[in-house]
Amino acid sequence: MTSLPLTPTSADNGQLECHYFNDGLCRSCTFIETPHAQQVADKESWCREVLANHSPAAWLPSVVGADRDFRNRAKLAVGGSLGSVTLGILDQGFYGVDLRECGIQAPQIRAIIPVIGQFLNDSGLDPYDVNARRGELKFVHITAAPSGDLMVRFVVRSQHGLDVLRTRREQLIELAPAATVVSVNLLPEHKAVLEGSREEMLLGDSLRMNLGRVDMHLRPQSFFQTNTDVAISLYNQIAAWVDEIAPDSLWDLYCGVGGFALYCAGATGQQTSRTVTGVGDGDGAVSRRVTGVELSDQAIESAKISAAELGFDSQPGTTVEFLAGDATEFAEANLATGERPDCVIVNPPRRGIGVRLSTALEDSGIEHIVYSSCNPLTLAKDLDRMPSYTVARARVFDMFPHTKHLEVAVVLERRDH
Ligand SMILES: C[S@@+](CC[C@H](N)C(=O)[O-])C[C@H]1O[C@@H](n2cnc3c(N)ncnc32)[C@H](O)[C@@H]1O
Repeated sequence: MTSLPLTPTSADNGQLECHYFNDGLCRSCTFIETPHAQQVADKESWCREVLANHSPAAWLPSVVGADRDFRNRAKLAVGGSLGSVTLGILDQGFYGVDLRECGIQAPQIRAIIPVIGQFLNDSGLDPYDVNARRGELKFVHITAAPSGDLMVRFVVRSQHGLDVLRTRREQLIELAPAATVVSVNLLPEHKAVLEGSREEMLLGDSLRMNLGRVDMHLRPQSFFQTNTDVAISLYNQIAAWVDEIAPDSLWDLYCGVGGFALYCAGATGQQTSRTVTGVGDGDGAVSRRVTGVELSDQAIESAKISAAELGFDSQPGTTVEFLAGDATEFAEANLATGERPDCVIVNPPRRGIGVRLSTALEDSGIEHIVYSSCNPLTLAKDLDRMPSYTVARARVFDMFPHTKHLEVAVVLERRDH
């Protein structure tokens, strides 16, 4: 196992005690009673088992971060009643359970929750009652940047909720100066989802996520890796592998706000100490043609801002470009015209890259693929469909402590390479 330096709360190596878990109020951290090192060992053996048919030539030691304070994003259900709102989850009967002291959240998130709770209590808006289908406040999503800045998003049921929160904007700014991005999301439907499609900004437009040598920008409704320290290590590892491969051209499919693409493009700037020892940190010297593709327009806009700040011209045809679109369609269309990069990074959602993209890559002749997956089961299926590649290296990243989930990254080499 490789431990991250500068993980302030991991020093005691003790188990994380959680009174919500012990009292049976929240069971999200299923494995919290298992020592963290054992959790990681168990995940790694499971992952090795799942990928056994693809026998990676080398398994690198798992990358492990802190066992507490590591989550940069909280999606809190609003429950209770006006004057005594709860912020946490809903129980099986859809009643609110307050989890404001949850130990896996970033300290900045824990610190702001009571302030947001009081703000909502004073707002006159009722928490949404799932059983009665009545009320206004559904969720509060909070994201913490390493700098301490926060993005706070209120998910409400109707225009009324939006109007009330808008009139109370100044009060919020005063109460929570760290909240540099504030928005209201409208979710009118009685559906078990976390947000709707309409987002109204009340303050700022994107949260600067200063991750190591790259500043990324996060807007509402964009994906971001939830464990900042482990994400930095993942980006550095992928960049180190890509530097070894030394491709002139690279695709980053499912690029989100551009983390892999920007790290691999030879980004300039200072390396910070928030990275894992032994995982390459790049020296900013390389220059290669990088194309990031992502479905979310918002994420692509953010990636373009970061690229511009890093001095890359993000216009098509230059060193780093970001395109909004479907990854599979992009790959199929380009490969059909003979456009073939030297290396492809894929980092799909849990469903994996699927039949079409894995088949297109199998038939492509591309020499290297770097696949970062949050679901070894779909990774294994995708690998089954790409028999022309061998797994040269594999590494587990403990992105989601206390749960069964993990991130695993592999380097694939074409057999006739
Ligand atoms: C696991 S996230 C990876 C994001 C990014 N690599 C990062 O490190 O932040 C998967 C991303 O795939 C995007 N996505 C989902 N379906 C897609 C598709 N069909 N084509 C392109 N991107 C897609 C999601 O919006 C999400 O940003």
